[in-house]
Amino acid sequence: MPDAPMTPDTLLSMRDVTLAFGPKLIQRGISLDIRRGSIFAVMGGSGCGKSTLLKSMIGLLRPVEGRFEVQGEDYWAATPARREAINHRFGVLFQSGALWSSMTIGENVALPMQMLTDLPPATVSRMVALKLGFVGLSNAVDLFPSEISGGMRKRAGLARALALDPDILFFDEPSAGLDPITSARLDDLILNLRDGLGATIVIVSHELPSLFRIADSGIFLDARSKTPIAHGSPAELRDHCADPQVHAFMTREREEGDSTP
Ligand SMILES: Nc1ncnc2c1ncn2[C@@H]1O[C@H](COP(=O)(O)OP(=O)(O)OP(=O)(O)O)[C@@H](O)[C@H]1O
Repeated sequence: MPDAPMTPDTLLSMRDVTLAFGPKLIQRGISLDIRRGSIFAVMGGSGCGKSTLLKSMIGLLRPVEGRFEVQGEDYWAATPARREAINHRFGVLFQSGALWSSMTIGENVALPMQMLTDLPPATVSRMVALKLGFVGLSNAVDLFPSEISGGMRKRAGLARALALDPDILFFDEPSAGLDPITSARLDDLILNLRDGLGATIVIVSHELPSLFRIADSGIFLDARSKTPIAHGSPAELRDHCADPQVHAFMTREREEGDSTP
């Protein structure tokens, strides 16, 4: 897969990417293709570099080697202004939801539109209502983050990530700290984004039930060798990957009582 030519359906791709912080190598030999309108999972044990890979996909970390392309365009060969334009296609939901505590939920969602567009205030208000409606938080527009639950904060973070109508969304551990029902609800929203809006989604997650349910493809990073050791959907990795480490990771939750088929 890694050396196959990019197809017109490929939205994000990496070829032989090496990621490092100064002298500290995190991962090398990363090659991947993310299809438009799919959900791509970044998997692997703690500290293997999942968040670092995500960081490099949103342009916050430049690979020390290799090529990163967005819709066939070499991201790091582009001018800073062009990269900025590409970044506007990205929506990011951080672990905590990362909301401003001194602003209401509505103000939080409005912020990217106020900062990055010239939309008139009435349009911003309408867009805020639309985004909050999409995540089921229409009634929370005037509440502060401290007044709503963790699951609602995640959804508010998602509404803010959707503010600029991104076509590529990045989620770092979206269900961390959520109970299974709230987490399943977030999965429904993520599936709606793919199926209803045609969004392309990259997700870092440890939550196997969620990964099996939503992800179409993915990559498994190994901390020891500092390389990807498997490519495929979570279910493919669970059922067909010969690597014992991958197999153990992907069947872990099942043995603990998960009923995912
Ligand atoms: N800014 C940084 N400078 C130096 N090292 C870093 C930096 N950020 C992360 N690291 C290191 O990079 C390695 C990978 O971290 P990363 O957070 O990407 O892993 P992860 O797979 O997302 O982990 P987890 O599942 O525990 O969240 C770790 O050893 C981490 O300490």
